[in-house]
Amino acid sequence: MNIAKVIVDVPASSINQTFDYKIPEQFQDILTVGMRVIVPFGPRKIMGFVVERTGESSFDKLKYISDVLDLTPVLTDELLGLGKWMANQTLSLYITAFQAMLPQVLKAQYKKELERVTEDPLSDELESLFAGRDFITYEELEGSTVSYSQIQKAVQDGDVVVNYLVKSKITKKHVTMIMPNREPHLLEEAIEDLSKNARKQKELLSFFIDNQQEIEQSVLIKKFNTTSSTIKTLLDKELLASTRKEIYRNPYDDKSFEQTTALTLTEQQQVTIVPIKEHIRDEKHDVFLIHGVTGSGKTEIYLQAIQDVIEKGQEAIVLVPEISLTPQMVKRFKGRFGSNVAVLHSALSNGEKYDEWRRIHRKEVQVVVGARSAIFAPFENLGIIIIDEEHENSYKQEDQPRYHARDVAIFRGENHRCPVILGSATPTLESFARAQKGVYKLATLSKRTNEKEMPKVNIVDMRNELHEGNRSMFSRSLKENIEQRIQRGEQIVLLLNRRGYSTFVMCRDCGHVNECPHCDIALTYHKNSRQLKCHYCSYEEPMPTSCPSCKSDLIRFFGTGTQRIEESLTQLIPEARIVRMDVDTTRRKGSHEKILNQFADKEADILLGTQMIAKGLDFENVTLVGVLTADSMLHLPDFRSSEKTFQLLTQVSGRAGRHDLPGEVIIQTYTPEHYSIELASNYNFMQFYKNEMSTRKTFQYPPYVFLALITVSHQNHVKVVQSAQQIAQLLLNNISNEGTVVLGPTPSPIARMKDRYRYQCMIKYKNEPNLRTLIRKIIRQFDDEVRKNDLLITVDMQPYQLM
Ligand SMILES: Nc1ncnc2c1ncn2[C@@H]1O[C@H](COP(=O)(O)OP(=O)(O)OP(=O)(O)O)[C@@H](O)[C@H]1O
Ligand SMILES: [Zn+2]
Ligand SMILES: [Zn+2]
Repeated sequence: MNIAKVIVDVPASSINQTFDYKIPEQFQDILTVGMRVIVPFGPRKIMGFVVERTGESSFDKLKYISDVLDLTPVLTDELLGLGKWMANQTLSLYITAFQAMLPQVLKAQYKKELERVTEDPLSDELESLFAGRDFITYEELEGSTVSYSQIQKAVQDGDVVVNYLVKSKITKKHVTMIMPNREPHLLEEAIEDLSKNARKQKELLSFFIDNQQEIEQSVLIKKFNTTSSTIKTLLDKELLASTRKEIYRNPYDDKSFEQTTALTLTEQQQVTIVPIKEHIRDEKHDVFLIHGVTGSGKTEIYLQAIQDVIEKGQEAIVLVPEISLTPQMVKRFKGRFGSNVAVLHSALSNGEKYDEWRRIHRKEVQVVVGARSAIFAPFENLGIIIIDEEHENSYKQEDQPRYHARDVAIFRGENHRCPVILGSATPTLESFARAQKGVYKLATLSKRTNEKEMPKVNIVDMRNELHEGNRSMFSRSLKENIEQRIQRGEQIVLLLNRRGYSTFVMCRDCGHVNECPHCDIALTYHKNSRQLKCHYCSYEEPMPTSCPSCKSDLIRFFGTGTQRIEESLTQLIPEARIVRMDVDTTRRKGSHEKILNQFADKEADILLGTQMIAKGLDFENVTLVGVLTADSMLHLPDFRSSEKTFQLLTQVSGRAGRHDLPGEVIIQTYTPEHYSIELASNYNFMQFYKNEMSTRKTFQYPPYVFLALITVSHQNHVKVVQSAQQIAQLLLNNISNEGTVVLGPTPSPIARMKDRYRYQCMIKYKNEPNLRTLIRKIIRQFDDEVRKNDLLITVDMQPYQLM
């Protein structure tokens, strides 16, 4: 078994296979599958993952592995399998899939060092290697007689650790701990022997007579207002001892979370949790969809299910959308499970992320709460996987590997034979349809835990406002209500739904939106050519100068930012204290929390923001939620635009009246009759589901069909068009099923990005078992173009962003 099969770090489809290397003598005992190695590849040395050890190779003249980067595997067998599956599913490279599962620090270039972390004697060889030092470079090990397996054993025993030095910044933090080195009565004797002047020394020794535990040196110095040289004196006398201890950069102060205990579940919660607990107990996989209105206590169900998992000695992954990973959410998990929880999200520094990852890797925690990539947590004994707000788009990665965390969760749930829980007040059509068919198990929570009604929703027709001379972004009713709440000392959440704001064209008089006659999709305004285009079928028409429906000349695309809204709001209601939350105000680390704290402390009356504020927030004093423009998302060139609008309106409405004070919602819109707005205002998910499903059926969109999106881009327009046409033709010639449709090529909605022209082909299919193989084959034909001529082809087997 002296040959390793390695996936090397060369991101090219022609290299997407294992390469065989011989394992040098000194690595034979330590090298296992899932470790990273350095191997010669052509003239260079590059990184790779060992995916198999074997005794034979069909090649002769194998090269040797140059170095082994890990002493314990960074990818478990399960994750290696997952990586291969994911690469196949998403048509990405194995190396890309593997790297997506690891923290950034392990992908970067780094140097290594070995650190001695015990005072106990090591083996003679190790002692002479360290030669009295705490740190040695990895190169010294390589040049010594000490074998790798000796070091590996020392690492496993906890005597030595490997440190990765990223860009010369140490990735771990250490502190010196001081502890007594003698029995208390011997310390007493020592105090007697000290001279009168050694006051500090005496104080320190008496402290340790009462406290036998170790204490951080810096804390000790502060506590006794002493110096490290005083401590050193006692260390030299061997009355005290010291060790260096690694501490994790924990972004959260675990002790600051108030501990909570399980609440008595409501009847609906009880009915929901029973089968989940049974699955945990019986180690049985199934997917549960919890459809629960906002405030119905889904999170409490997660917490109590996790409790069972922890008691069984197993582990839990909880995914929450990035933007709702607010301190409020973290508090609920840390409050219940304390430091047994690791938190992973993008606002952490690379070092912090690495530390949290290592706490998982070393099984020092049983729960991870995190954004999308936390689904790859290297747990080996999973008891449950939970995806909160399962409808959120952020669970889909929009970069290779273009995976959806829901699919990964189900894959891992099957592997570990554990339940997967999807929760949402507004499930995706895909998930709800599966639940209707019995593929997922559906549970419904129709009531809030406090039995309070959902807040009443009033729809304001902005066309009327315009007709009556109000041209501002604020209806009279919204303005009056805001003023009234401010007077009462209550608070307001205002949502400016900004996404895709100026891409479609609308008549401000009648609300008319130009749509494609063949696709039931709003046309996209292309500024350069002043044309309206359908990006599904290439239909186009010139930008009209007057409304085709009512002849008004107030037809236009208009854009408004939160900053401008804030200004006009200040003019309109000068007494209002406003905090604004959008990408501009939350760029700095911690600013997100700061704004929310300000609002929670009632330093502001109004929280004005984009989509970011729609989810997860729970402020007891909020009694009014206003949506400035419910339509802005409705006409995006995306067949999911109605669904997204419904989801957003329902979520944001759920922020009002969550506690004692009753809540109210005002939705401003130019198209009050649109079913997604009307049904969201009645909280009528079922009717929305039915309407939307029938639209999807008529126009053949998911969940009735699957989609695949191929995008081609290049600086040269002609080249893009030609390549895209070739691809479309190859697809058409080779698809096996008559029902499969190839649309395009058409220009992408964003037709030119970073000086590159973009074209796309969309494939709609029900049953096309060889589609992935076919696409891979087609793309391989363009390998040369891609490598030499900078052609870019991306494939998304489950597109959510159609831009
Ligand atoms: N069994 C219970 N008894 C009393 N209060 C409960 C119970 N379960 C949950 N709660 C409380 O009800 C409130 C809403 O619960 P929770 O936040 O879990 O709902 P949710 O469905 O996750 O809401 P959202 O989707 O809006 O985030 C919380 O303040 C929670 O502490
Ligand atoms: Zn009109
Ligand atoms: Zn069209």
